[in-house]
Amino acid sequence: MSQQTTIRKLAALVNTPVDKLLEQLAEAGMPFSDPDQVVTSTEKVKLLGFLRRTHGKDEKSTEGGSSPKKITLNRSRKQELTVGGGKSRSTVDVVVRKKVTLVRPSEGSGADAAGGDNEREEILRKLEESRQRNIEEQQRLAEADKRRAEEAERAKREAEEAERRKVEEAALAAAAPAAEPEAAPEAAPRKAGGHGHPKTPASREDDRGAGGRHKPRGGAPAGSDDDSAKRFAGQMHLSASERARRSSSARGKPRRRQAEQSRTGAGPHGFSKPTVPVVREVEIGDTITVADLAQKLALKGGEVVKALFKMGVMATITQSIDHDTAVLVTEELGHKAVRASEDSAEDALLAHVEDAKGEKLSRPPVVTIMGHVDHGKTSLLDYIRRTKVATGEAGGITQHIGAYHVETDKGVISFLDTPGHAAFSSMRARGAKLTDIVVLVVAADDGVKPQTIEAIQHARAAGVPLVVAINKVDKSDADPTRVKTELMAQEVVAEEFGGDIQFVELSAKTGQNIDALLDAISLQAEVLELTAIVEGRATGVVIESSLDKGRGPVATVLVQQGTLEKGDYLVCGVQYGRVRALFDETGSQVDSATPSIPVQVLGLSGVPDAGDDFVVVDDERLAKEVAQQRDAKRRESRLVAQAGNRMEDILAQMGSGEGQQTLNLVVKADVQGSVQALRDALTALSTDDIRINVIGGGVGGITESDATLAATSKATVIGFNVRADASARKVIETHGVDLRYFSIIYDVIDQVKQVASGLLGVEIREEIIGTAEVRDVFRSSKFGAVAGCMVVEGVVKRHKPIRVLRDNTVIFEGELESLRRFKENVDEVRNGTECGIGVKEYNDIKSGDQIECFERIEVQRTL
Ligand SMILES: Nc1nc2c(ncn2[C@@H]2O[C@H](COP(=O)(O)OP(=O)(O)OP(=O)(O)O)[C@@H](O)[C@H]2O)c(=O)[nH]1
Repeated sequence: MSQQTTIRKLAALVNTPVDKLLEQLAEAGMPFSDPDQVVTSTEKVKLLGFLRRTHGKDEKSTEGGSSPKKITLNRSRKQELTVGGGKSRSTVDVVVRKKVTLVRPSEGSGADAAGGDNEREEILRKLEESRQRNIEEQQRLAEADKRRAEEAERAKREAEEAERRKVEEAALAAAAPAAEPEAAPEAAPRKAGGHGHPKTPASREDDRGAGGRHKPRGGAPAGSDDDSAKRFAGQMHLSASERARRSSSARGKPRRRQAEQSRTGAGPHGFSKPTVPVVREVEIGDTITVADLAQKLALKGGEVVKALFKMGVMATITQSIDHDTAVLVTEELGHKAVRASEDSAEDALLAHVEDAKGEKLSRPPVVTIMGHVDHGKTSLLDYIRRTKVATGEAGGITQHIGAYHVETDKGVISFLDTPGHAAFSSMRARGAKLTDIVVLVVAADDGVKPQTIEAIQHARAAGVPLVVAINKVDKSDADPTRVKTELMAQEVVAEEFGGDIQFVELSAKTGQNIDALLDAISLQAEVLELTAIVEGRATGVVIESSLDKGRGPVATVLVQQGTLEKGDYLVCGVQYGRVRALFDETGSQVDSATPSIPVQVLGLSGVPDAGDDFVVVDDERLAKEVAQQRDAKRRESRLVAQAGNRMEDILAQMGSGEGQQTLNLVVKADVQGSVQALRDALTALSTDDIRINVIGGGVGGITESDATLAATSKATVIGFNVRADASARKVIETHGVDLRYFSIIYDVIDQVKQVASGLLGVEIREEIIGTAEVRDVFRSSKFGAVAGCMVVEGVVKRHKPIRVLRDNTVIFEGELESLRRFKENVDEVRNGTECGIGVKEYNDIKSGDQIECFERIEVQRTL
């Protein structure tokens, strides 16, 4: 790679044997011993001067330093060129001869040049010759490269063509085994046309031999447009005449082609070394794992890791890197990066969904019940379900599937069956998106409470109208008017007070006025004029999901548009599948579900998340593609996020001494909705001091794998309505894993707060327990300065630390040496009492100073 001229190179350039050049250099006063030593330009000029002188042509001032004449020597540079990709990647040394710039002697240089400096002329001539030789050599090499590339290309085309022809012939043979070859010139190509006709072992054998052994049949269809179009499929750049030419040459001169192939060695299976580096164009999305990028670049993962490392990015093969880093490293590796046409499958899906056009018909309202704890949400939902859901089959019991629908005289109403609670705010916020109407339950005996207000805010934010249910009116201390007044303060104004909100006074216990509530909901729905397209492919949202031991993944979905039918293919979040069966809330099988009707779906590839959209698509392929693409994306973002967390941890620890502590949790629950709600609520408890990190979890019982995860990461396991199995219990016992069972969300939050408080440890706080004012100062031979003080606040105690303040500024911190009252040593002196205070190792105390006595106490930190 050296760009410097060695003696050997110089000798080659000036066409002089190395020995002779060494000799000449020695004579010129530059003794070199090694032909690989570097000759500097000054030395070259010196040599030139010497040569001239020895030939009687003295050169003035060459060695004087003003050097009016310059000679630029030709330089050759060796470069490493990386060719090929993947395993065939290799490095080739290429000698690049740099363009020679000969600086001719200027006109003004006069006599010397004009004097016919033969020697110099000779050197220049030789240099020129050498340059010419180099140029020619380079041209020759370039031409050879070009020829090789063309031959490789031609061989490739011919091999493809031969293969195609083989398939055609195989098809021909299959179609007309008894016929003469000439008898089916039309039929054969059509049969073979592009459908991946299965190859017989014989045809495969033929394919292998296509490079040299294959001879086209004389009777093969010639000249037909159809045929030529197929054979040159994918070669759109060829003109009709080119196709004809190639077509005839392909058939007419098989022998020459054979000969040519064997000569170049570039048959379909011959190796032709790429002559230029392959620049790959890779599509990169928001994130990509190092492994995926390496695969796209046809490189080994390690090479990409190395390149990243050189750029200062530490990443392992499995780690994800962001778009910008990926682009940089791709370019660094000599390839081209393009923005991935994100969500190509997703786009196809969108186009698919947008297709749905049809008549909009009126649809039932979807209702969510919200309200403060214990105000009767569950009781109300239960009462309506119990009394209004048509049980279908005799003896059928209603199931909790996350939603149900009731049929009233005024129409159908669907209820989302998610109990409302602060911890469910994430679900509720999502619920509100699905929801057309919110029924706000307020207990008549309790009135408006914080979560009542929160529910109002949620409904407002989602632009969903309210119907207020004043519950528990059966109770003696019920006061509906108070509720109405309190709600007015929240701008929820009843019709009777001039507002537009319907209020129903009811009892979820006795069922009083429940019908009136259903009427009010129907009326509100009428006002909203809710419509949806009923015909066509269904779309909607997942309300609830779980993994059923016998039935596999089960998702309750709410259809929003179209009709969901048994046998439909659907994408559901990152899952996909074909609807194997549909069940309603009574557990009966149904064939379809129309807008606003909740239904349980069986047949998905996995458990989707509550809140995921679902879309029915035409075919399984698209469903699978979209689901997989989404899954990959989700995984990648998760990996990036995880990497970020690790960094944050490190940074936090570096920055703030002890650093932010982490409480790891594994959260398992019976339904996906609870997992999500818990995850959100618990993570939200994080503060600057502690990070609540839900490291794992999901739907179902606590397994051995959950327990092991918890053990290795010192996590607390939260089991919400689920229990640990025997093997998990064993791991939990062995490793002393902290396992806690819950059935009320609120308790989980409370306990996690406690656990976190424990983890936060204690904080040392200072508490001032008393202050004394210095009135006078006495000198004692035993104690030094003793301050005559009056305790003005609290109590001053011996053995406690003190501070001396002057003008409210601390001037000394130390200990009490003596505390006396009337020459008596005392342990403490209270407010309003005089005393003498001796401060250890401090004698500068003055009248007017303050002595502050304090103690250090340990306080349990809380969130
Ligand atoms: N007397 C009377 N009691 C009721 C009525 N509705 C509910 N309750 C009682 O109130 C208590 C709480 O009712 P829930 O339905 O569990 O209340 P919730 O709002 O769902 O409570 P969380 O699920 O904890 O948020 C229960 O003991 C019910 O029996 C009612 O109309 N009258």
